[in-house]
Amino acid sequence: MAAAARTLRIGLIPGDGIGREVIPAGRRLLESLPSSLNLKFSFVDLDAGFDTFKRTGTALPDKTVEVLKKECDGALFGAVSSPTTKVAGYSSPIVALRKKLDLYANVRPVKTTAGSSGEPIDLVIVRENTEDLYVKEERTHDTPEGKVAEAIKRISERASSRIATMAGEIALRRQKIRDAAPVSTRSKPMVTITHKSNVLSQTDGLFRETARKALAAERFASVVKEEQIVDSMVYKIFRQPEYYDVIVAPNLYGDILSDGAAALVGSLGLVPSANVTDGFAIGEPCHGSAPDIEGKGIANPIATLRSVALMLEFLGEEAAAAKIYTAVDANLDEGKLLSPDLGGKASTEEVLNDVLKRL
Ligand SMILES: NC(=O)c1ccc[n+]([C@@H]2O[C@H](COP(=O)([O-])OP(=O)(O)OC[C@H]3O[C@@H](n4cnc5c(N)ncnc54)[C@H](O)[C@@H]3O)[C@@H](O)[C@H]2O)c1
Ligand SMILES: O=C(O)CC[C@H](C(=O)O)[C@@H](O)C(=O)O
Repeated sequence: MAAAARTLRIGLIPGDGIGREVIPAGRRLLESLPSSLNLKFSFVDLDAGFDTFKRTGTALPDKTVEVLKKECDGALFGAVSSPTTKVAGYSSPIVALRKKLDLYANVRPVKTTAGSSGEPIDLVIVRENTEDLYVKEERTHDTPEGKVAEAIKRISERASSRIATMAGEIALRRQKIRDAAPVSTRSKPMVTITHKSNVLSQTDGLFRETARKALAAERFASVVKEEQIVDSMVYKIFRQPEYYDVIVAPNLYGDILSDGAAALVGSLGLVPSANVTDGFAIGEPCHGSAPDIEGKGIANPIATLRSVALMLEFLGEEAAAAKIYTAVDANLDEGKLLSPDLGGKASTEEVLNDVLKRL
């Protein structure tokens, strides 16, 4: 008798701007996976974002959090249009969600395809996702010389240790995959701890020391450990991106490094992420709501399609993830149906259909 299909319930949170154009593409991808994978999906539409805030007075309704916690196996998040000037009562829903669900790791692979020219890039940024300056404890006070604003940068042993452990585990998993390939591109896994403890000796110092200790565990004996100050890492990541394997970073450096690394592979529209905690993951493209192209139907859906794959990987569905990666890479390597950010003319829909055809 055939094994019963696994059914996964997926929360869909499009958010604002092009989030509303790429999340439906993610849903169609899940609905189009071959039946041989023995996977079924049910979906629940959930609200969050600036439009939700304007409509309801809250950017992250309690219902969204409750449904994710109680009903869902995983979720997809598009993007939100967080204003750059303070709006009373608004707070970034994705930042809040990461904390409320304790999605402590933000995993961001940046990779070229086999058909790309130049040295292959295959690195992953493992970004701490709950603290650092993202605790958002800011205040402003008046002084005789004018206003002064300050923010707390919180780094804890607990968060630094678990993110470094996650980075070590990802490094081991990646090496296992490389070793199984016909030609392995790297003989040993490597984790680079990034920090600025030359200046911030207490906060980034604690991150570096704690990450170092976590990676000293016996099970990471085969992992090469390195440390690098974040500014020189930016330089080296632009000069020699092929050098890196896994980078573990405090929250803000990880955010900035991942957008920078996206430039190396051609577009923000290509880079996925997964917000991860034990047994649960939210796939989220690294890009934002892209107001400059919103509503034009030309957003590149590939970051979202890869985020679907990454979510599935963290939910234990590696075979489904592999199918998606292969189909996306084939679309990119053929290069006939590319969206405008990659120099093509294809719409979101055309890119999606081309990927679906290749599944
Ligand atoms: N996870 C999130 O919700 C998230 C992430 C980043 C930014 N934001 C928010 O997004 C808003 C806009 O921010 P921004 O303009 O600085 O960054 P952005 O990532 O939205 O856009 C930067 C540039 O990349 C392009 N781009 C991004 N995604 C693309 C895609 N899929 N296809 C083609 N081109 C793409 C845009 O057109 C733009 O030129 C802000 O309000 C910010 O707060 C949200
Ligand atoms: O604009 C927002 O509400 C959040 C942006 C968000 C972040 O983590 O800072 C985004 O830059 C990201 O990389 O997920």
